[in-house]
Amino acid sequence: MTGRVEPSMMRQHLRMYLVLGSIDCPVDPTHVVQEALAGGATMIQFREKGDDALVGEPMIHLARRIQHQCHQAGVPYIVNDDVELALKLNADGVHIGQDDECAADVRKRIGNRILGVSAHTVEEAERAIRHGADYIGIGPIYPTRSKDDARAVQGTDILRILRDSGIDLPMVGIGGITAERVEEVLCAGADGVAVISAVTRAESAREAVETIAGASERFFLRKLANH
Ligand SMILES: Cc1ncc(COP(=O)(O)OP(=O)(O)O)c(N)n1
Ligand SMILES: Cc1nc(C(=O)O)sc1CCOP(=O)(O)O
Ligand SMILES: [Mg+2]
Repeated sequence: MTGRVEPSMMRQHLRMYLVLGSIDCPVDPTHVVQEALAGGATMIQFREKGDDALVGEPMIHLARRIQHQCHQAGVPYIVNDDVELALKLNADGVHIGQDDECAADVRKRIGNRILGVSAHTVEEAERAIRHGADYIGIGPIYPTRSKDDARAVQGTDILRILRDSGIDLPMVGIGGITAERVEEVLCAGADGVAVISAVTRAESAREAVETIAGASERFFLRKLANH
């Protein structure tokens, strides 16, 4: 990557952002990824977390396989939390939260790679911007069963509050998002949706992604037509 990702390109990457690790998937995660990419996933985050999560070589092996799939599809590959791993693999970016390494330090370490930061308030979002975030992840928008230590449900109001306060950084909603909820999340100001279970636990990950991406596409086409 020669320079920082442009905000307009970042917004495209956030449209249908799949987050996953082995514990989220009832079948081989690489199968879920293959299907999701075929269905039109626009970015993928490797989030290997939880009691039964892979560690050591098996974790690195899975991380590399998913990275290879993303590379073949031309879709950015983001590593959650583990900056060392992201640098070792030469991933396209890192996502960190408020309890992880300081965003400003991560920005220095990763150069122009994509930096995503979780934010729950206007103050956290403003700090993430100062520290060099390329996008912010906002949640949980709805109740989620995929993150044990999730904060209180925020609803879509938080997205509106952030936009009304002047925050223009690319922004993705996360937490309990399903195809039926995509329009509400985008309408409130998000550029896209980040999902785990709606895709990883679907009977067909490909169809789930197609449905979510289709809802998003329709929303943005309507928005364009109304301008
Ligand atoms: C896109 C996106 N948004 C938010 C998060 C959550 O990050 P964090 O608060 O650090 O929690 P963990 O995912 O590390 O448990 C995310 N991963 N991705
Ligand atoms: C990884 C993650 N972060 C969240 C946050 O609120 O920051 S909620 C969440 C889990 C999202 O999974 P699902 O789509 O299955 O609800
Ligand atoms: Mg984290």
